[in-house]
Amino acid sequence: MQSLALQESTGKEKKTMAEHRFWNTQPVPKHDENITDMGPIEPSIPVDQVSKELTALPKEFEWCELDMTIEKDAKELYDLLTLNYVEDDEAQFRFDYSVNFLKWALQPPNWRKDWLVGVRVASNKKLVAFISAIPVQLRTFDKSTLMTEINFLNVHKKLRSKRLAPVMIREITRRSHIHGIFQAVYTAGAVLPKPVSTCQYFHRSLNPKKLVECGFSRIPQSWTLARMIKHFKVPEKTSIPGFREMQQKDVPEVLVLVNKYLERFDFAPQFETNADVEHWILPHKDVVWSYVVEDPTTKKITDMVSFYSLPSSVIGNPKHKTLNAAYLFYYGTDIISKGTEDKHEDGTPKLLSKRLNELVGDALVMAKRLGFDVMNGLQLMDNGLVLQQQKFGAGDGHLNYYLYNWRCPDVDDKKVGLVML
Ligand SMILES: CCCCCCCCCCCCCC(=O)SCCNC(=O)CCNC(=O)[C@H](O)C(C)(C)COP(=O)(O)OP(=O)(O)OC[C@H]1O[C@@H](n2cnc3c(N)ncnc32)[C@H](O)[C@@H]1OP(=O)(O)O
Repeated sequence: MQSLALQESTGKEKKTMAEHRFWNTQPVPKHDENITDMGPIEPSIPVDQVSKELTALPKEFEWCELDMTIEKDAKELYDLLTLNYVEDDEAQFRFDYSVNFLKWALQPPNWRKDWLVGVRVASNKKLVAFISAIPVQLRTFDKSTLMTEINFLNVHKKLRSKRLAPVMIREITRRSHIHGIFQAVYTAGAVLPKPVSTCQYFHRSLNPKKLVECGFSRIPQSWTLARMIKHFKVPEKTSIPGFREMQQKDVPEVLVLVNKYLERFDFAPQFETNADVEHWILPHKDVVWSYVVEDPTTKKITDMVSFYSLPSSVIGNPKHKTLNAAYLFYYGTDIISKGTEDKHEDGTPKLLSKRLNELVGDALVMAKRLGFDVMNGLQLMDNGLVLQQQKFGAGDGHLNYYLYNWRCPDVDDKKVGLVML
């Protein structure tokens, strides 16, 4: 299957360190470094010594901040990204984050307007580049650090390869330092020095006919489309008793459930307050969908599963304009408290595997009902326990996870618990 391999697949040749004119100068590990300890690469500087000067831009451009509470700003960012953001290697698909999605992604608790940084053409004020930061409390192994999560780096297609990206990165670094944050986390399809983990994309077809017509999937050899449709059919109804949409009243229980679940991983965010869960997990219309299992007897919330909507524009297809993709997001189950020691011969924990398959199976039922064409997921968290059984197929994309100014041993993909948008 095709996939939106963020910008490049990891199979591409990587540059040598000397060829990384910019990354060579930054506090990140070298490609060949084997890291066994954890901590900052360079020391923090006193906040009052951080430069107050904007990073220098070529004179035809100027810095701006985007205020996502203002419709005009949100729409301008949408317009930049929808035409210029991440495409797959063959330029068949391009991410098409909706305005509401961008508002959600960029305004979590403690968001800052000065971390939503744009570049405009000085003469006509056209928005031509963007980079964002939001705060995240990230645990790597046993250390938890307040970092910035960097995303949505984009330079207009006409301004590529002019070394604007390093300027954007320097400026967002300065703006992070100003607020006393000296570490960051980011993901990219591009191979940069040096991934802390790499996760493969997987895709679960929900609308095989459309995926084939879009060139996203192919009919397997010796199969017919009819056979493919039958193969990917999902049940009409969910299977778990007590499975229902998450509501406001569930927030405190979901906070405990999801944090407990994330303890299983070596690279995971910590949801600190109810407000975090209310923002990231409680359903937001047309953006994120979340379901809980309420035990019919005890009324306790025992499980949670969520996915978000990230459509892609289908480029130059006569029949379809948009591919409606859902992405598997956070989940959690209290089954882990009942033990994960009882294992199948291949080592998969029986109870956990069974429960996650039920949960993701029910999420697929909901996604199909909502009109999604495909459910995408990464080989991270415990997704490996469900991908095969739920008929996900391996894609050709990979996503690399990176840390800035934080030495950290490599993290196995199954130990990654951070899902970035
Ligand atoms: C403490 C706080 C720290 C905060 C900062 C933490 C770091 C955050 C880092 C950012 C995390 C972003 C996370 C996301 O949003 S990942 C999504 C990135 N966006 C896209 O893929 C959208 C489509 N592409 C574009 O808009 C442009 O091609 C971009 C903007 C990506 C590069 O523009 P352009 O193509 O016109 O190139 P240039 O001439 O200006 O610059 C060339 C230099 O840029 C290095 N490059 C290329 N791609 C990336 C990339 N994805 N991350 C980091 N660096 C990248 C490249 O290796 C080279 O450096 P070096 O190899 O010579 O050394």
